[in-house]
Amino acid sequence: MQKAQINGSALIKMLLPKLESSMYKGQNGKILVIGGSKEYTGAPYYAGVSSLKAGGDIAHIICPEEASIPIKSYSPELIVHPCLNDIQETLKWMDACTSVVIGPGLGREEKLGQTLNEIIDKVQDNKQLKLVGDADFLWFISQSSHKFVIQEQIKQLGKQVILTPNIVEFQRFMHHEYNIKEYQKLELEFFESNRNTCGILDNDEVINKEVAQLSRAFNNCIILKKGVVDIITDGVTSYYVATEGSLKRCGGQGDILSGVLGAFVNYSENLPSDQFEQSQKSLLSVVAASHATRLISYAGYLDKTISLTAPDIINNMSQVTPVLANHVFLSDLLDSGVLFILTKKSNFKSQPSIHLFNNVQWDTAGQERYRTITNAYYRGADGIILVFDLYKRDSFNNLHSWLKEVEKHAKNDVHIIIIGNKADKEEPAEVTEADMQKFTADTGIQIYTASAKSGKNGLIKCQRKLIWVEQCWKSKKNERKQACEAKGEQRSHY
Ligand SMILES: NC(=O)C1=CN([C@@H]2O[C@H](COP(=O)(O)OP(=O)(O)OC[C@H]3O[C@@H](n4cnc5c(N)ncnc54)[C@H](O)[C@@H]3O)[C@@H](O)[C@H]2O)[C@@H](O)CC1
Ligand SMILES: Nc1ncnc2c1ncn2[C@@H]1O[C@H](COP(=O)(O)OP(=O)(O)OP(=O)(O)O)[C@@H](O)[C@H]1O
Repeated sequence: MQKAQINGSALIKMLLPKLESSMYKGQNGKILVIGGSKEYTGAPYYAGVSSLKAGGDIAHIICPEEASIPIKSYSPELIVHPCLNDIQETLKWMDACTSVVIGPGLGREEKLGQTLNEIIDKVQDNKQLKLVGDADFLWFISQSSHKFVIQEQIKQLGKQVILTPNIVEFQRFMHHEYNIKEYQKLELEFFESNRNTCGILDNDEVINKEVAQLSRAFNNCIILKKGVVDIITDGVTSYYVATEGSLKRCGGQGDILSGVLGAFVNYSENLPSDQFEQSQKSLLSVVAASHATRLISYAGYLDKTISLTAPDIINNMSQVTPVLANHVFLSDLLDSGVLFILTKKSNFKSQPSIHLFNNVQWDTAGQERYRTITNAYYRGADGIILVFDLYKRDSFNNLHSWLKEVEKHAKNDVHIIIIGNKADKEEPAEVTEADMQKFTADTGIQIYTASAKSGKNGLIKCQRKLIWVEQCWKSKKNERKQACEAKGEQRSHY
């Protein structure tokens, strides 16, 4: 059955901080990741770097001595403290941070139980601090000899805590026989009926019932149960996120999510109070993190398919996260949905933020490679921007092939803008005004020229670019309408 939906991308837009010149380092979050062990050094690294790429300003890692050198060597961005065995030092760094992610790669050594007790106590002292608990931290809560003490501590913290179990970790909290296969079948059915949406979930919905119960058992702490569908609940209100994610289930995707969460929980107060109840803000920042992570993973998957690894997703984030914000901005102009932008690889190098769709190529016969990839994008698109190079005749000729694809796969009412790039160059272009006029006469579609490099016609600065696109969009629509009316054609959409 279809559920009441929310616009996940609009949520991200409201949540992400608006950057201003007056900002200082740390204002958008100082995230502390506690994790890592001799075996697992990747997990805390993935979480820390993801928190930065999701907008956080500073990421600290607290790990044991033996994990610190590898983690430091992965990235100079992370401030690594090899002090997990020194609780006073650990607590000191907690004071310096705005959120804590605990568990990635932590390991399960019994002696860590005591350390965890002290860390959680410290969170209790600072009501502003959010604790994101993942991986081995969940094991300590559900399986270790310290579990009863830790469970009581979690209850004290209530909504300050966000736990992110995958299905195996979730099942460890159950006191009865739990059939993972059966549960996943139900989740898949739900996913099929609600694919690519986020929305509100009943507390007694079969896939949610026990998740909401677990949250209530922990005094309404927030639970994000990861899976085919992500379920986010505080035991009172529940949401689902059925955004398409990566089909390649490579290790580290949970660590990435916990890092994104570590950043996003700091933004919850950015949600406007006239639209959101205070009690919902934390929960919705978790919904946004889940939606964002799945979108980012999906973009990575489209790029790498079976070869996808966690670093591919992380590396993609700096292209996709700003695009998410732009998506939303543009989708406001389009009323709803996500805007997908199609562009040729080389044309928009200086515009990574608008460069989501970057690996489509046409061979010399005008045949599109990676057809299945593009089809997935077309289906979700409310708007499509086609970019060609004014100095490459072939790229202009290919517009007809693009348009055929758009006609075949995209929605009937999709908006289209065509941009001739590199308008900053002085020398005569290969594609002339006359060529473009003829194209417009044939297709009814106006071509705009601009430059991603120089910013000519406002294409370089994000905000100006978007305003520029908005103007084109509006005029474009009018022109299509006029062209149709001139030919005596009537359409429901233009
Ligand atoms: N490069 C790294 O350093 C990485 C370290 N990691 C760390 O590795 C440690 C152990 O994590 P594990 O996730 O292996 O923990 P577990 O020991 O809880 O293992 C879970 C097992 O369940 C299986 N499983 C997961 N989803 C399933 C499903 N839907 N149906 C059936 N089986 C399923 C997995 O294949 C895995 O073997 C954690 O500390 C974690 O943070 C991971 O995060 C992956 C990357
Ligand atoms: N079947 C699926 N389809 C799409 N996305 C999924 C699927 N399962 C999980 N995800 C997404 O992948 C991310 C990580 O979830 P996953 O279950 O892989 O975590 P994990 O097992 O804890 O990961 P890790 O390998 O880091 O320990 C979440 O954002 C989740 O929404």
